[in-house]
Amino acid sequence: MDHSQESNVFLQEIEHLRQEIQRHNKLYYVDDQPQISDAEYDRLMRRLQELESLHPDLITPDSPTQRVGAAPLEKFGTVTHSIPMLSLANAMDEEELREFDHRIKRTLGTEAEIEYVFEPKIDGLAVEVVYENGMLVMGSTRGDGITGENVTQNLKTISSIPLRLLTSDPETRQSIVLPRKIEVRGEVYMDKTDFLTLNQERELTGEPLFANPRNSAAGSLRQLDPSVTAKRPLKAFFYAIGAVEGVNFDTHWNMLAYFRTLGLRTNPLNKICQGIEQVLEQYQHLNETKDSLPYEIDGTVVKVNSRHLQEELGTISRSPRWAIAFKFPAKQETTKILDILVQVGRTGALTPVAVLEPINIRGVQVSRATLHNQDEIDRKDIRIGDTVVVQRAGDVIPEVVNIVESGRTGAEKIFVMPTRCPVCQGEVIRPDGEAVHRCTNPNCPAKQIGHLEHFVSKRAMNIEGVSTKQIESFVNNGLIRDAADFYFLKKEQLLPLERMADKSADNVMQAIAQSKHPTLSRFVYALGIRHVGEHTASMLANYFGSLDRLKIASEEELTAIYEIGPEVAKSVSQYFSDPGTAKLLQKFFDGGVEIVNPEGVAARQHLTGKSFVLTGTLPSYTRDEAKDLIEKAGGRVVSSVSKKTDYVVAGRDPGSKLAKAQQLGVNILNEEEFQQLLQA
Ligand SMILES: NC(=O)c1ccc[n+]([C@@H]2O[C@H](COP(=O)([O-])OP(=O)(O)OC[C@H]3O[C@@H](n4cnc5c(N)ncnc54)[C@H](O)[C@@H]3O)[C@@H](O)[C@H]2O)c1
Ligand SMILES: [Zn+2]
Repeated sequence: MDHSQESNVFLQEIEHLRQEIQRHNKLYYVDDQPQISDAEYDRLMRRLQELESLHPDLITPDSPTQRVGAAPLEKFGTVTHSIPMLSLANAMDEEELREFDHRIKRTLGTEAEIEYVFEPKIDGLAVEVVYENGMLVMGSTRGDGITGENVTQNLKTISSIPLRLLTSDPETRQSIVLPRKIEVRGEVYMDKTDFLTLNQERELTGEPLFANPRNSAAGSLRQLDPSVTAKRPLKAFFYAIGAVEGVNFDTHWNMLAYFRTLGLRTNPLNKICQGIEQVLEQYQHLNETKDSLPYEIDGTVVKVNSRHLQEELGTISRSPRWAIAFKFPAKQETTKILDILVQVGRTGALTPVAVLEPINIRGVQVSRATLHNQDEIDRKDIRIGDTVVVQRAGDVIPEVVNIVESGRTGAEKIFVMPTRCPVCQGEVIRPDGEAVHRCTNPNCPAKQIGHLEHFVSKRAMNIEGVSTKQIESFVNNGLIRDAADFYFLKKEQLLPLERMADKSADNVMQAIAQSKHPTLSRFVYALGIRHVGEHTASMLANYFGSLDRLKIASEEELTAIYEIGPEVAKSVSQYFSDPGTAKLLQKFFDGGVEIVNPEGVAARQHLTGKSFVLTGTLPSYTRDEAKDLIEKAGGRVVSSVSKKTDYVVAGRDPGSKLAKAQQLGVNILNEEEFQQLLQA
């Protein structure tokens, strides 16, 4: 291949990448409906950058690498930014971040540590708000960086964007020097819970769902009718400046402080760091605690603090040289659905599961993702063979977020729920008003196995090390028909089973023996009564104190208990009035199961009615242990802090819950105080 042929091949790939990126830019920035994951997009962009750096002669001014965002929509009216709103270069890993630091030192000709400001990278959309003599006169989106959309009226509906700047400090009453004109820049975003609620509402009205909080913030702000925006719970943080007249700042940090004086919200997690190592520490810390923030962040932004040095470093085509986005590993990836299977759970519910071409998300190999139910599949129009965006967030099971329409070939197959249970061939129905399909066969082995799995699980009877495979083998070999059969198993019966060595048989027998003395709440939870989760089980145990009393409780008596709804009451009373239940319970006792009252402090129930929120790591207890202690003493653990919360137990590296508690004046306990309370 001669030189011109070779560059022809490059040119073709470059052209193709540019077209693809431009198409996705429009979907993302203009339509607020991205089709591919950010990670996939970033790969396209990086490949284009790589090719262009090999062939700088092929770079054109309209290449997406040279530009920001996408052109604004005319229908909003456009605003030309007096100083362009740039994007940020990004570092994918530690090495690239260190390289950023080296580059800065090299450019500045210094070996001294650089002072940085470290900020969370809010996943929203960038806006600029102009104040003249303290009054909000104009607001716009970033657009293509040069011109943005005029969304002044929409921005005015956001309560964290003041209509007028403060003219005196509310506490000291000292007056504030107002700039004649100031263009402040920041991020408009939506809290995670508000995003979920909004999507739920849209689902009811049949509107297309937003893929993530960023798109829902962008879609909500970019409305032609500001009264629609007004109904959306948008917020803003400010972090940058455009043109300004009449004030000066020596550092970025002081500028942020000045923003607050003016009444402009800045992020409370912003930090000053001496040198890049401190930045890395902050990054690790934020990466570990980010899930507890009310809003989504997709990484961090690192900025040189000195405004003088910022100027010296300057900008390149689409980003400043003095700042970089250091992103977190992506939680969404693009892959393909190879097949859709149906799993049958403990309650007989059929769950469709996508079998995926394996992908790595945040260091974990993902090959399955839940599709929830038929409605979800229909709404997202998911078919076998589709290219899809898959998300794995926190401990949540991976799920399919949306399909990539451009990946369609026409060969995709539509999925429909089977009418027969894939496990037992029993009839499948979809009860009125429910989204799930269920197997109606009461003796469905899937239900039984699911039920037994629940029974042995850690927070139920905690029969350690008994796996699903073993349960299946016990059931298939007729050793176990119900949960009480565990207590009649003999080692000799286990030995002939496949993959059951002498040692493993011993382990199983020992684990079963050790589970014979559960607390009442564990036992009730382990029974797997419909609608009785762990928390309800512990409430029932606390209230009745013994199985004998709980057994005979009437539906009315149950309903009268605080927090027990009619559905739960009905389910509990039905369960215990079933003659089969009486037999099963007797069988447990015959097998040697004995319910014990929790010893010591716990039996006193002195924390009944008190609610606790746990945050951070405690030196001496795991989350589960702390929860157990609280519940044994009658208290309950809830997940979020409100005015009604009685105590927040805060360990090392607490999340935003601590700040919230401080704000609301909730009692905060450290480990020692927590222990004192338990023993009080
Ligand atoms: N999935 C898709 O199809 C698709 C398409 C286009 C863009 N994208 C995503 O958008 C990214 C590119 O977008 P971009 O040009 O806006 O760059 P960016 O999001 O990587 O970084 C720049 C932006 O970060 C935001 N930001 C948040 N907190 C900030 C802070 N504290 N200080 C400064 N800025 C802060 C601002 O909006 C700023 O414009 C891509 O990397 C990709 O993740 C995805
Ligand atoms: Zn079945």
